[in-house]
Amino acid sequence: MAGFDDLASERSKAQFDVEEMKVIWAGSRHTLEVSDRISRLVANDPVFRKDTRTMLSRKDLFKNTLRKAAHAWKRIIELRLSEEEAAELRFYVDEPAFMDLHWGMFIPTIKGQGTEEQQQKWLPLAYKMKIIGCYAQTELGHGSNVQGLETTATFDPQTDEFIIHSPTLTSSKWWPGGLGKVSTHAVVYGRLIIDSKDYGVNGFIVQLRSLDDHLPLPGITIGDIGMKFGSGAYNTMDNGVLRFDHVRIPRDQMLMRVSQVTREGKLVQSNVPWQLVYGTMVYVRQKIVSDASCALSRAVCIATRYSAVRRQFGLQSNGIETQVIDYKTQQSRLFPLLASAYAFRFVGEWLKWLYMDVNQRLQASDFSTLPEAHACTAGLKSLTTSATADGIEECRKLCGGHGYLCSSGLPELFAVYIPACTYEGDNIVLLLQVARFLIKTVSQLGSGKEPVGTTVYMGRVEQLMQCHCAVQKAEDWLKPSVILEAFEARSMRMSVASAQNLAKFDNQEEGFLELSADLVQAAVAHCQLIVVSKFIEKLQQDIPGKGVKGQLEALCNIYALFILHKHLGDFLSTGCITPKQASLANAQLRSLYSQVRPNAIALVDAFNYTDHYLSSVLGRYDGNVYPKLYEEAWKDPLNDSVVPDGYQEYIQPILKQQLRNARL
Ligand SMILES: CCCCCCCCCCCCC/C=C/C(=O)SCCNC(=O)CCNC(=O)[C@H](O)C(C)(C)COP(=O)(O)OP(=O)(O)OC[C@H]1O[C@@H](n2cnc3c(N)ncnc32)[C@H](O)[C@@H]1OP(=O)(O)O
Ligand SMILES: Cc1cc2nc3c(=O)[nH]c(=O)nc-3n(C[C@H](O)[C@H](O)[C@H](O)COP(=O)(O)OP(=O)(O)OC[C@H]3O[C@@H](n4cnc5c(N)ncnc54)[C@H](O)[C@@H]3O)c2cc1C
Repeated sequence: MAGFDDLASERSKAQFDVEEMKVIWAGSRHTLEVSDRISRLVANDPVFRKDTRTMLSRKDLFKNTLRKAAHAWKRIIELRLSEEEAAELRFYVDEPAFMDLHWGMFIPTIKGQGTEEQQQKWLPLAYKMKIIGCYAQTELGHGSNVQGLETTATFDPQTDEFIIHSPTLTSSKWWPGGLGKVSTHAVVYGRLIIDSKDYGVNGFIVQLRSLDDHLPLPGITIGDIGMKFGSGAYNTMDNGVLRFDHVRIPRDQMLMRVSQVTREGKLVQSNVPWQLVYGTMVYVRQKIVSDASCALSRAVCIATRYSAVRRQFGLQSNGIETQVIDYKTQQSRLFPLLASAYAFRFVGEWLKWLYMDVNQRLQASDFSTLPEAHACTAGLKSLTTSATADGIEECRKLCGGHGYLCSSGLPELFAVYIPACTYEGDNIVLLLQVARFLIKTVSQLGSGKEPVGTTVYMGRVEQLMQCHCAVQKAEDWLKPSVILEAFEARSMRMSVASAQNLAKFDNQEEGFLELSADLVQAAVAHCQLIVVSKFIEKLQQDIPGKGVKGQLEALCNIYALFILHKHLGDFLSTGCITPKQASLANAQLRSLYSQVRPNAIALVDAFNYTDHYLSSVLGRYDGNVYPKLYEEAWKDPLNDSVVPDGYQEYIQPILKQQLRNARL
């Protein structure tokens, strides 16, 4: 039968050890074992079913999410799951919910910005879920501009309290997930005011709802901000609005790792940089980069399997049509996304290491790598989420008409994913942060301060401004050193050109605004270089398993040459490569697609996704697409009755009217 046979035959063609590739994708044998076990546990639990999600009303959808979250928590306790296993379980439940913010932002904020004492007081309550917290930073009038927040936290020396207040409509907290209906507590960001003096934005732990009856505490107005894009999707989350009317909290509920307010109302700064107040965002941006590879690989898995099952045109001698995956156009759209999923996986792994490293240094009062960590998390968050959002939509198109059906899993995946381009920092705003970092790095060249970390290549500025690409034949593009040099030269030249243009302005801030579109492009070039170089570094590690390394090399080259092809204007206009070399890169890319083609299904099998996680009829492991699509259609509530509700009121009168007109 079509589908079954197609995927079985594809799997038999694989030229590498899929089980070993699963280990590489997971990160380690241990992680693979955990994720495999937990994903099956979730898939086999009827409470975690997802198939009716797009058909539920908002209220039913939300209640069902609460049910799942409670059940997940019960299972975590019953099975005594470790922190790692519990996080995997929440991941595979695959439904945005207040738990994400509680574990993903509220707890990390207390850990990162609270003193030892504050951590000892609040963390046990949060870990046991005796309180549920969210992260209330954004306001109706201010999201990107954190320093523009209007909420005030005024110290009252009489009572040793802060008075939290929303002075204007635009100061209403707006967007925090988990706030609308669930959280009992929040970390609220507001302006610290002591003795009428404004000391800027700080975090405060504020109780919002009673722990007895869940009613808002006096002075607090709270609710959900309403339906969001798509059906199902992010509507399982209670993004909320919150207003304070002179709400009092004890002084020790200001998070005081960065600065402390004494009983006398004196502000004392610690020796840590004030930017640690932004620390949770760095943590979550890093996490978002890792998650981008999950969302993209999921869409790619669906589109790849379906492309092997779907046949159109080109009758072969045996009377069957051509698998659409064999069309070069399909390959040239699909395989770069497959390669990007792997690329984002590895850069995510590296970023996790960078984040851990920066944290260890912070514990030892070494703050030197913080700017680099900020630039990398901001830039890579922007790059990977934009590419993933676009990639999911491309996968929908790659699945033709059926991709538009909710049962393909792609519309909901797209709807749930796209806010990642906005939350945790709008992607353009974040690239502008990277651009500032690059301009600063360029301006310090020659000052004796050597660039470090991901900007170390900028130390070779003279060589990179002059070098000529050595490619003479298509295969030369397979050399990592050739690819790296082209990407480094492009990024270097774009940053230097931006810095030179900026230097022409008397007022640097005005210049920065004027040149911001170019600066963003320079930031993108730098971030793409990071992704390419981390993929190449990954390949330098010991990679066991028959054929595994070869496949990864092909994917790495596809990623790099695809980006080169997409941004050809940059590479040509900066003189990094010639038009002839560009056309050789294109020829090499075509040849790489042919190399990956027989392995495509095995490469997506290596993600080890259950059908439950994919939640897609088109992406089923067994390829049994058509019977299941047919079956799925009949489950739609519209098909509960043969004659629809409303027939007598609305259809019949029209038909009768037509009949009369026809007689006239
Ligand atoms: C689905 C299941 C997954 C589960 C996974 C768990 C994850 C959790 C779930 C995810 C759900 C998402 C929920 C979403 C939450 C949110 O969106 S929370 C709100 C996020 N908000 C933002 O991101 C706001 C973006 N804006 C900013 O970050 C800042 O305003 C700014 C743009 C960086 C500007 O800052 P500002 O202080 O005004 O000015 P600058 O001059 O630019 O910066 C001053 C110096 O500080 C440095 N810096 C800036 N940010 C940081 C940082 N984060 N860390 C370290 N350093 C930083 C900057 O480089 C400047 O340095 P110098 O040049 O050296 O002075
Ligand atoms: C689903 C979702 C969940 C969220 N969850 C939370 C949460 O839990 N807690 C929380 O506190 N917040 C949360 N947020 C808010 C989120 O962090 C902000 O929406 C985000 O930081 C973007 O800010 P903004 O909405 O103010 O966008 P704006 O800054 O108003 O952006 C509008 C446009 O202006 C452009 N722009 C803005 N500034 C500049 C500039 N300097 N230069 C050039 N262009 C610029 C942007 O690129 C964008 O095109 C959430 C948002 C969403 C969508």
